[in-house]
Amino acid sequence: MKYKSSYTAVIPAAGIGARMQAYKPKQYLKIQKKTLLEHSVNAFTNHPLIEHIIVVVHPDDETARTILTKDVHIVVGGEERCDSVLAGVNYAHEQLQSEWVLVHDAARPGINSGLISKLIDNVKCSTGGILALPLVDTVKQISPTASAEHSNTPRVDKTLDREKIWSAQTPQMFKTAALQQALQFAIQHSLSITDEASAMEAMGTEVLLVEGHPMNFKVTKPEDLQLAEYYLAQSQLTQ
Ligand SMILES: Nc1ccn([C@@H]2O[C@H](COP(=O)(O)OP(=O)(O)OP(=O)(O)O)[C@@H](O)[C@H]2O)c(=O)n1
Ligand SMILES: C[C@](O)(CO)[C@H](O)COP(=O)(O)O
Repeated sequence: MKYKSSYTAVIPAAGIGARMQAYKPKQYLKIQKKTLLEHSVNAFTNHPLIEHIIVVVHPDDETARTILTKDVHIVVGGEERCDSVLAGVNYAHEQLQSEWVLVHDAARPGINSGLISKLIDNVKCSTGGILALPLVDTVKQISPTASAEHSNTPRVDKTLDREKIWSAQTPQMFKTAALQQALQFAIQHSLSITDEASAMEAMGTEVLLVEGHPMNFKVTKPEDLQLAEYYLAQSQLTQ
């Protein structure tokens, strides 16, 4: 297949935001007068290397088309995040012939041009990679069995070596065709994959870790909105 373009952003935005407990899916909650989805999309629109943006939406979504510009491609997603990402990746491969995809959660509005460039620069000569953060806390693995006297409270099995553990962020950048194959394989074999890297790891592909930033956290629970507002205000001060 002849590739026409290099870098396409795929933004999964088809979730329902159950943990946010809001009156609408969290990607449509606003900080500084713009939805989380718009903040995420704008970071890619403003990046000179990103040629296409695909936003993956819920089948019942009637909002995306009204708030996004016409040049953003809108695709319908699926039940699980990996189904939604695969729908976007299929479009990037078949309709846009894009060589690379950068998959980024709509729910991470703290992404910016600098972080996107850092990921592309570090990954473009490899099989792919992701933004991620080394952990700062001591990390506990919980025991599979409950405490005899405190059965409702989890207990420690062991302390893990945190030097060996990073927490995954997005964007996650891979060759479009390779990610398509990996996601198809994972879905067909019911593998438990919570990000694109896990699908690539299952194929035995090397995945690079590029240090991200705490401001690029995933808005998940109600209290996260205030933190996202804070980071956004901070980033505007330094622009
Ligand atoms: N079937 C799904 C599920 C999730 N997502 C997207 O994947 C990103 C990360 O997922 P998460 O934070 O878990 O979002 P939700 O699934 O919406 O949240 P929750 O798990 O609390 O319901 C979000 O931008 C979400 O919209 C998606 O496109 N399709
Ligand atoms: C892709 C991701 O944001 C990386 O941290 C995360 O795995 C998504 O997980 P969720 O289960 O959809 O919240």
